[in-house]
This record gives sequence, structure tokens and C-alpha cells, in this order.
Amino acid sequence: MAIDAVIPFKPKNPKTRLSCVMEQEERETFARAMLADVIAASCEGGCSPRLLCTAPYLHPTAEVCVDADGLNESLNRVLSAASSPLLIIMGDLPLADGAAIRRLVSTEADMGIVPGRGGGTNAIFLRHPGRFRADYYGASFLKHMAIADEAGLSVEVIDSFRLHTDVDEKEDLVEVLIHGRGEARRCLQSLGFVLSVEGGRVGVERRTHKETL
Ligand SMILES: Nc1nc2c(ncn2[C@@H]2O[C@H](COP(=O)(O)OP(=O)(O)OP(=O)(O)O)[C@@H](O)[C@H]2O)c(=O)[nH]1
Ligand SMILES: C[C@H](OP(=O)(O)O)C(=O)O
Repeated sequence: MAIDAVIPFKPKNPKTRLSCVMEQEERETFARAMLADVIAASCEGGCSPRLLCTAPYLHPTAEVCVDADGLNESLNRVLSAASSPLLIIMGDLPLADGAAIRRLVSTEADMGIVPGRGGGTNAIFLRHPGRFRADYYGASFLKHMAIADEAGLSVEVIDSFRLHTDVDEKEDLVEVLIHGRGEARRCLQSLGFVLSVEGGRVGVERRTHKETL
């Protein structure tokens, strides 16, 4: 049976750390494009996507649950109610692919975890969701490792470039333009983002926008 992949998603005013290069409506479009890539990867990886949204959101195939509460509160409700293995995967991983997800959910450990850039947590696979609780924000990778340890769960830290790359800041857009293969990359291109090299460092610039980086 397919493993449920819970994907937290904030459709309204998301990705505020990209405000320096995108207006709110553009951030909403880009967040939806990244989500589409994560949903496609989850399906390819043999999982069944379930969106956990802060506001009503329509999707043609994925199941949608609306919970306006904070990320940890809503996820912890899902974890306590779950009776079978569960994947939590963030909606801002546009490089995710089926092979990486399959690798994560194939772990023999009680928990498989993929750290995010800068201390966060991008994906957690739990064989026994009721024994774990989520504590996102800040150095959540370290907090999640400590929670697993306290609960006596065996853990495998999965080394995956495609699942490790979350998109929070303008610099992260470089990775999407170089390595993206889906909606998020197309969305950035349609918004006018292109790679630029200045002083030997690769960045992005926006052809249709006043601000560049
Ligand atoms: N269900 C739910 N999802 C959330 C919430 N906050 C963020 N998310 C989602 O969780 C994932 C990771 O969140 P962040 O990287 O903090 O994204 P964000 O809040 O849109 O970005 P910033 O405004 O830049 O912090 C993304 O898929 C978000 O859409 C929340 O309160 N509830
Ligand atoms: C939700 C948060 O995301 P970040 O802000 O680190 O991308 C985390 O992974 O704890």
C-alpha cells in the first residue's frame, strides 16, 4: 500500500524571504509550482500525497486537509492520529525526485530524516508516527534527532542532494535554475530569472525586474 506523504503547505503569502525578488502573487505562484514538483516526486516515489494546508486549496489529485493552526500543532495532530508509516515532506523541495523519496521510505530504521540547508528538516519518514513529535523551526534537525533519541527510535540520516535542497532565500534559486527539471524551474524562467556570474560566483538576476542579486 502507498505510504501517505504529508506535505505542509501555506498557500497565502508564502516564502516571505523571497520578497526581495518576488511580489506576493509571484511568491504564491512559485510556491504552488514547487508544491507541484513535490507532489509529482511523491507519486513517483510510491507515496500518496496529502496536503496539510493553512487555508483552503484545490488540487486535482492530492487529498487536502485544512488546518489553520501552526505547523507543529497541525503536524502533531496528524502524527498522533496516524496508524501506519508516514512521510512528512516539505513543499519547498523542487529538486525532489521519485528515486530520492523511494530511498528515504526504504530505510530499515524507525526513522529516516533528511536535513535541510541551515539547520532545518526537509523530510522525515516514520515507521511508527505515534512515537514521534514534530518540532520545526530553528535548528529543527537537531531537535528532531533528540526527540527520536528520547523515544528510542533508530535513525538513518539520508544523504540526498535532491531532498536537502530547500528553497528559502534568493541564493537558493540558483539551484532550481541549474538542477530543476519541473514546474518550479519553468516558473522561475517565466518570471524572468536567469543565472548570472559576477566575480566568479553564480547568482540569479531578473530580467523583467528592477532588483537583481
Ligand atoms: N500546514 C502548514 N504549513 C506551513 C506552515 N508554515 C509553513 N508551511 C509550509 O512548510 C514548508 C516549509 O516552510 P518554510 O520554509 O518556513 O516556508 P514559508 O513559511 O512559506 O517561508 P517564509 O515565509 O520565508 O518563512 C513549506 O511547504 C510551507 O508552505 C504552517 O503554519 N502550516
Ligand atoms: C520549517 C523550517 O524550515 P526552514 O525555515 O529551515 O526552511 C524547518 O525545517 O525547521
